[in-house]
Amino acid sequence: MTNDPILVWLRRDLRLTDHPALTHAAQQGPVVLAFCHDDQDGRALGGASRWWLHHSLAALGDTVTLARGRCEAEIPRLAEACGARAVYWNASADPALSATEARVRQALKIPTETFAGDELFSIGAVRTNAGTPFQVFTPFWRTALALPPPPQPLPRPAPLVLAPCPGLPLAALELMPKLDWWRGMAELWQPGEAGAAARLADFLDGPVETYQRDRDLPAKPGTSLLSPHLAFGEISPRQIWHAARALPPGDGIHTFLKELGWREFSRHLLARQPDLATIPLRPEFRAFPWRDDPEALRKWQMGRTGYPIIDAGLRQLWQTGWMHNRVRMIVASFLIKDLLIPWQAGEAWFWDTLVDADSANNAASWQWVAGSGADAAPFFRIFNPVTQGEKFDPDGTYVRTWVPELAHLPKAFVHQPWKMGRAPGYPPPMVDHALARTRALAAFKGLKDDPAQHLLL
Ligand SMILES: Cc1cc2nc3c(=O)[nH]c(=O)nc-3n(C[C@H](O)[C@H](O)[C@H](O)COP(=O)(O)OP(=O)(O)OC[C@H]3O[C@@H](n4cnc5c(N)ncnc54)[C@H](O)[C@@H]3O)c2cc1C
Repeated sequence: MTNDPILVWLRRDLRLTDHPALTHAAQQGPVVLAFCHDDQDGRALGGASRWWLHHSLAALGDTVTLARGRCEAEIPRLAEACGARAVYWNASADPALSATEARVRQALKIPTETFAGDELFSIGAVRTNAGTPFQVFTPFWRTALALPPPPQPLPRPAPLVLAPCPGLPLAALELMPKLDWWRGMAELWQPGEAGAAARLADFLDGPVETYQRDRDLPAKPGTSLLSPHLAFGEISPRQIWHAARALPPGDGIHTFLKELGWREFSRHLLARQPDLATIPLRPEFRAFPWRDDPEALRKWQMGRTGYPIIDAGLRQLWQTGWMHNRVRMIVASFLIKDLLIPWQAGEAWFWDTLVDADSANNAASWQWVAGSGADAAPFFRIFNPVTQGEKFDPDGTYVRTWVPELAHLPKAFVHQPWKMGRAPGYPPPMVDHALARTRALAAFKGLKDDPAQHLLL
């Protein structure tokens, strides 16, 4: 038995509870917990994610030793500096992160061990009878639910003996934006494991009961708001799963767990298709007649399209780093189908501005809305921004919250202010939805003649 520590390399799993690599290391003696900030470790983080990461690392405080630079240089350097005898980590589902992990393993001269802990069902375990990956969510989830249930979460290791290791101060990672556009985010979020646990407890204490009914209403606090905590691994899906399953069963819990299933599905897709954020899974979409229109893209990004539900969503995103799922679908459909701007441009904007930016969920969801992805049903659906607003924000509360220029409008006009004449300070619609819809359908029809119909999975 040696007293040399094991270095536990934190990835997108910034937590101490239900952390298999940490638990196994702590059972054997002292541990050094290390995090390396490397812009080339997978896709470089967007601005909102960098803000989140800064605060998530701050929440870990002195527990974690920080480094900055290429992981394959920094992790071996730290391991040597602290006299580590092995390096453990939880393996990432994202192939871009796994590639870094392979390089680190190769650079290390001491043993390494990896663990699984960030999915409910291990990647590759959910397969068709023919052993192939699923391309459609419903059978994927049905098959997953027939597997042995996800293991119970591991408790936080006790005792946890941390060995000293020299690292950088948090400020040296330079994650915080230079301008203070993050104030709205700071009001809404508490990054870190404690914030994640509090969100889960709040959600399971009330909103989950009506989740089935309220999850589509953006003005209501009807969803869990766990997504950024999951994106940074401050809470594991297994913790959420078992906490929810411990409650009396109901529609709310059933639907909520199914949403976690979509997270799993996206991760399984990304593991199969590392280029999910850029390459359409349906090859015929490569020939789609996209428009190059930077000015229209800018109006959309700034929430100045003239369609209230769209502008409300994009402003909610800008101010809080988060957008309600229903509205994400509506704004994505508008960019892709009304403006004919490539879905990759929207994906990139979300990547930069979402605190929950997630390489699997973001790419898979954008492809789903575009109709170019897996399970793209209903195929090439075009959302009407007015009727969607009227249906899911019936009294206009959501629009009034995020678009103050429309706060005084009566309910009958809040989703179509142009019918009242112009609302001061608010733009007219940038496109006529009916015309845009016809144009999009014509563009889509042109694709259908293409014989290549198989998914790139
Ligand atoms: C265009 C578009 C882009 C998106 N980009 C992201 C992204 O970058 N990161 C991200 O986490 N989610 C993304 N989503 C999925 C979804 O909008 C968010 O997960 C959800 O709004 C987060 O809020 P919540 O935690 O309150 O969700 P809840 O409704 O409470 O759901 C619980 C958890 O289930 C998962 N989940 C819920 N819906 C989905 C879904 N449709 N696909 C995959 N997982 C889901 C999330 O991890 C979420 O935290 C995107 C959706 C669309 C339409």
